[in-house]
Amino acid sequence: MEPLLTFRDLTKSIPGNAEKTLFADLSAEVAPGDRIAIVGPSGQGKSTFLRILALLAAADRGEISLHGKPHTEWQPRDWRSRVCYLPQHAVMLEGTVEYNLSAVSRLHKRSFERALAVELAAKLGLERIDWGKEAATLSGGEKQRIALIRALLLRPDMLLLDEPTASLDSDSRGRVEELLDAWHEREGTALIWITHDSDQAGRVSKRIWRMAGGGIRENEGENLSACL
Ligand SMILES: Nc1ncnc2c1ncn2[C@@H]1O[C@H](COP(=O)(O)OP(=O)(O)OP(=O)(O)O)[C@@H](O)[C@H]1O
Repeated sequence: MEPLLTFRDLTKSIPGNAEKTLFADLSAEVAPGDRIAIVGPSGQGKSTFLRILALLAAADRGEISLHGKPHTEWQPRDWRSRVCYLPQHAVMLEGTVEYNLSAVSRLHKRSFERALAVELAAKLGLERIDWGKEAATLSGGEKQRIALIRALLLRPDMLLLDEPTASLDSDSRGRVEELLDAWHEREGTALIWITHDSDQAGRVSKRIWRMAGGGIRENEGENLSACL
């Protein structure tokens, strides 16, 4: 099967501090529908790594390809509609909940799948949310779930999830895990999921990438970094 995403020799230093390497020479392939959990101590560069995969930050060195085409040959907006990054702290657009949920359709000139948005909101325990409410006034956990629905409506090939359940109670966390599991089965979306919860990593994925010491080790075995 042709890989969905390939990266070769990805290297990144802390922005503004070229001496301090976050990670070096990372190379791996992600197949369509893969599920990968990224774990590791704070400050290792996990978020930076996902932002690079989403073309929201630039690597110092290395190449990334999507569907066999190098990132330099993609329009960033097209890339990001296929590889969608969900930040740790959800960013809401100015406007209502409905305005936020329909943003994807406006941006990508598609029709707004309202029924799907309603279905996903119910599955995430947001059935009573007021769609006319200013999104900025939602709680952190509500914003996180609205941002997830907004990303799913995009129907990306790959979702890059940066601690998507960090602001949630255990009931909502379970709902997010169940929804993403069902979505993965239904849509075949590849998921790369940062978590600090090793039990969650084991639940959501068989591939676990541990990021530490400038490299990534897969399932405590193979090192994705050639030179470390
Ligand atoms: N734009 C930036 N400017 C300066 N430093 C940055 C920038 N982005 C990230 N860093 C630094 O790079 C390091 C890695 O940050 P990153 O958020 O990628 O780590 P992380 O492994 O995701 O951490 P956590 O688990 O705490 O979320 C940190 O020391 C951070 O302060």
